Amino acid sequence: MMMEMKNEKTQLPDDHVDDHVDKELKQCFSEDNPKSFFMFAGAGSGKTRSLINALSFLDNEMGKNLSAHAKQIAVITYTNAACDEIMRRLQYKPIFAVSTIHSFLWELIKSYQADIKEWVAQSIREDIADLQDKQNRGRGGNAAEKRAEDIKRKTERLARINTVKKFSYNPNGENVGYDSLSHSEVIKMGSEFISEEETMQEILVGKYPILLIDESQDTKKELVDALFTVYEKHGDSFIVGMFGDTMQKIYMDGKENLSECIPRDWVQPAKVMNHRSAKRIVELANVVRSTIDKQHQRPRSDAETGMVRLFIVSSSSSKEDIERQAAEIMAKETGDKDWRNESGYKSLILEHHMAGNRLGFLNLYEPLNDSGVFDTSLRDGSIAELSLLSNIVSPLVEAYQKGDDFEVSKIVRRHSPLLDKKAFTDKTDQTDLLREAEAAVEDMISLWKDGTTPSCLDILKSIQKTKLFKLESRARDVLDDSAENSDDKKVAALRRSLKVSFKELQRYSAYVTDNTRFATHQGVKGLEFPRVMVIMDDAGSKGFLFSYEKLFGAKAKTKTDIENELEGKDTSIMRTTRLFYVACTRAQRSLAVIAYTEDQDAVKKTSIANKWFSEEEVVLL
Ligand SMILES: Nc1ncnc2c1ncn2[C@@H]1O[C@H](COP(=O)(O)OP(=O)(O)OP(=O)(O)O)[C@@H](O)[C@H]1O
Repeated sequence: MMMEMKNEKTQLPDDHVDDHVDKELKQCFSEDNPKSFFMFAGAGSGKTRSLINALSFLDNEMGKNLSAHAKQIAVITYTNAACDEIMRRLQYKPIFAVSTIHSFLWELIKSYQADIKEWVAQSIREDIADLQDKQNRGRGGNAAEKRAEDIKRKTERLARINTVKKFSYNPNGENVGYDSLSHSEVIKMGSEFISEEETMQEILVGKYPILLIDESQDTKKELVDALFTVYEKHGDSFIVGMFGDTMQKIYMDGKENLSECIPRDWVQPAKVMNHRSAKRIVELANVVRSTIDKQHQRPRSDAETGMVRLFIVSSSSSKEDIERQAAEIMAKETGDKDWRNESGYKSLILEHHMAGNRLGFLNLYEPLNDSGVFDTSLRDGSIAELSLLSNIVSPLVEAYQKGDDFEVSKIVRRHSPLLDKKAFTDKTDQTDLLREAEAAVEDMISLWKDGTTPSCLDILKSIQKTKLFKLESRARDVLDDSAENSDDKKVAALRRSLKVSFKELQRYSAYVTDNTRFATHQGVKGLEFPRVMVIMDDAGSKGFLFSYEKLFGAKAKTKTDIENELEGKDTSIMRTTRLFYVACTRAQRSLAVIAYTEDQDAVKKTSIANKWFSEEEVVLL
């Protein structure tokens, strides 16, 4: 999936080598002989382009007819950004329902509140029974304490479920409160309704006779299985089209061995070109891939030669210096001075806290991350208290400091309850209201006196006192002096985190809104950049799912790895190979790989023996 447009090259025969794939896809939509399909192809092969082509074709051929019958073509994308990009390229035509899996499932089920209630209650009961069973059999200690806590929390939620009139759910943010559903509940419930309820299947097929999925190697397995079930029953009136690349499966919740589960009668066209990357990068991608499957791509004949370098560095080195040094070497050797420019290249790290370290927001990030209770909201910056500070307070302070009164007033009018419609209707004297809002802004701004920067907690306290912005009940709990010892783990973690200077919050916010040079290996899926620096740093990461040290021979395989390998299961080395493939194939022109390692010699030996890099391409720093 391509999100950053690059200049289209002049037309060449290479542009059309894979055109037959688009033709085969179009034939799948024939009314007499509809077929489902699985279009899996390597990085940069133009899958997104094929998806858009297929959709434009459908609009031309069937758009009017589908609209007349109130039907739509559904497209499920992996991220909101991908969703926006596809909608934009399809000119926002209402015939398409483009959404993420979460929004898609929620839209489908949200009006069945009674079923939702029954499902949630049943699921909590099962969880409690399961925990109770483990409690009875298990030993004491931390695990038992945690289970007891979980049982208590779930029992409380169960008791309140009956009183819920309407469950709510926000696919793009945090879902706080007992009447809201979690992301995983919506996925599980939605998929179950589809695979088990005949009526839900009829609704799905009736509304969306064609459903296309982008990045389907990472689409939640529950939904993929549910769609196979629907296909079995309704294959003559329901077309499923899957786009993706098994080599780019990097999340654990996608369906394993997806390609082996595809029904035999699905069309499976293959592509050979890589239109994105320079020749040397395509060559690297091909050898990396060869350990997993036999797909081999061809670079464009007009592609640049390109350049790759592997910098092998001891884990104890100063990372900032090393990365600057590597970028300088890249600039010299490629003659491309954008390697000297902070925003000229993208640095791919394995985990967000590594960006926290490099950009300076670790004190804010760590308490939240270590608590283990925030999911994607921490990654995308949608935790309510943080987004208030970054999306509203930060621009307000900036505008004030610049003396931009117009912008200050615009932000306050848009977001402050002091000036909302209700305030104006309740109070007749508008000057009073404006004065009150102005005083509230001054109270907050006074925290920046004498060149100091306040802590995030101080800012929230000022907001609480003046009511300048609306604070959710959780924010009020966070501001309570005993919050650090709260039973609510989110409250305790937020209290610890928000003690930091507001500057850390601003750096975190720049990172999550993609305004820095850093991104994670996982987060850049579908994107492309001219210059890429892939940073491999196991010692600096906390996860155990990936191990570059094992992939590059600096660390031995574990017993579990060997067992998994023998049983034909996915291993951490295979997972890391795929992640490495995804990260390297984002580069269009030049690629710097930095390996922080405990064993520089082993990394060098392995990378040369594997034919990933040549002797001349390896630099020991
Ligand atoms: N037939 C073609 N002719 C010329 N350029 C193409 C063609 N197909 C794709 N491209 C270009 O190649 C790049 C990669 O395409 P795209 O992002 O669609 O690939 P993808 O298969 O979705 O990649 P990935 O799986 O790595 O995300 C884009 O810049 C796109 O404009």
